[in-house]
Amino acid sequence: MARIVVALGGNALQANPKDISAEAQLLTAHHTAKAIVDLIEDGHEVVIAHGNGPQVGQIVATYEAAATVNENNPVMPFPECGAMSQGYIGYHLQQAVREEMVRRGLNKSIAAVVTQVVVDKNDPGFKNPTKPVGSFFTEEQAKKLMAEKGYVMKEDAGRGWRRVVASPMPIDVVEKEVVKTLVEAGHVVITVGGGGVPVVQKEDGSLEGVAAVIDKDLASEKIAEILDADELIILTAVEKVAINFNKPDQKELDTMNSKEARKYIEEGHFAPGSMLPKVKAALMFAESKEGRKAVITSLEKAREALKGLTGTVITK
Ligand SMILES: Nc1ncnc2c1ncn2[C@@H]1O[C@H](COP(=O)(O)OP(=O)(O)O)[C@@H](O)[C@H]1O
Ligand SMILES: NC(=O)OP(=O)(O)O
Repeated sequence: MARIVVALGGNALQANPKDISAEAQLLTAHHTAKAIVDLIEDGHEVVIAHGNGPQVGQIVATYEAAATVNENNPVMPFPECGAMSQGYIGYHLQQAVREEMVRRGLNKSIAAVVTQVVVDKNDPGFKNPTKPVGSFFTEEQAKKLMAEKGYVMKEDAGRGWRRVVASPMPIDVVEKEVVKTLVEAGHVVITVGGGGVPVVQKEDGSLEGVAAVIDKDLASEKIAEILDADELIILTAVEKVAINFNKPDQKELDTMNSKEARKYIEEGHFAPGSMLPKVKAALMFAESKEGRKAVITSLEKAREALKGLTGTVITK
């Protein structure tokens, strides 16, 4: 039995990026729940983290649209939208995982914890927005939005243009003791959803939400360290990490030690904003303590990967 933090990629919540309805997300969550409950059934202690890029963008845009209809509808600040995305996604995962556990006769409880993650107000990420949120636009639409709304928008890996926001590094998890207590009591916990709601600590010790979206792979790494997890498993749309990705000489990797990972990062094998943060998070976790390892694989292969049969294993 191992303690595992599972970071869920975008495809675990929205199978078809063109259908971002709640109904489609819940259906996908039920599919995802099967892979998660496989791990619980195998006896592992499972902590679930997930992204929120499309959802938080959708929530922000909805409030912006509402404000144009009636001036009494205030535009909702970004951290509040992040917290709403945790509730929305957490609710779907909670329902789907619970149902799957009941179906398999597993007597366990699950809860999503609204989680705040501390960031540095001077993080360089605030000066250089990189995190894509919300839907995709054409270049023409993006230019119009940039001019009209002052958004920063960038082309996202050949898929279209998206709004980008600051993505500071996670420093600490505010609700860590609550999460630890729940995990140690045997409950399944959903935490650091969307990387956590980013907050800065003020001089008087109070917390203040900031307009940013933390990378969920890096936040998952942080909570995995805090919980002294044995393994960090990062689930995405590919079974293995590759070098020369999408090129004729693409090579899928079974393993990567920290020296190799650093070399591949320097050589530019991992796309920023997609595979790069995953490899960085995996590397950080593997190096954080002797014996810890990280695995990057697909949702469908999670169970096999934990048995060492597939995925890319990152070790010190
Ligand atoms: N070197 C690489 N090896 C494998 N996949 C890569 C690589 N570089 C970029 N990718 C792409 O990155 C994707 C994962 O990033 P993304 O979809 O942004 O993450 P998430 O699953 O967290 O939403 C993979 O599905 C793959 O298409
Ligand atoms: N917060 C975050 O990393 O979200 P995505 O995985 O959806 O980009």
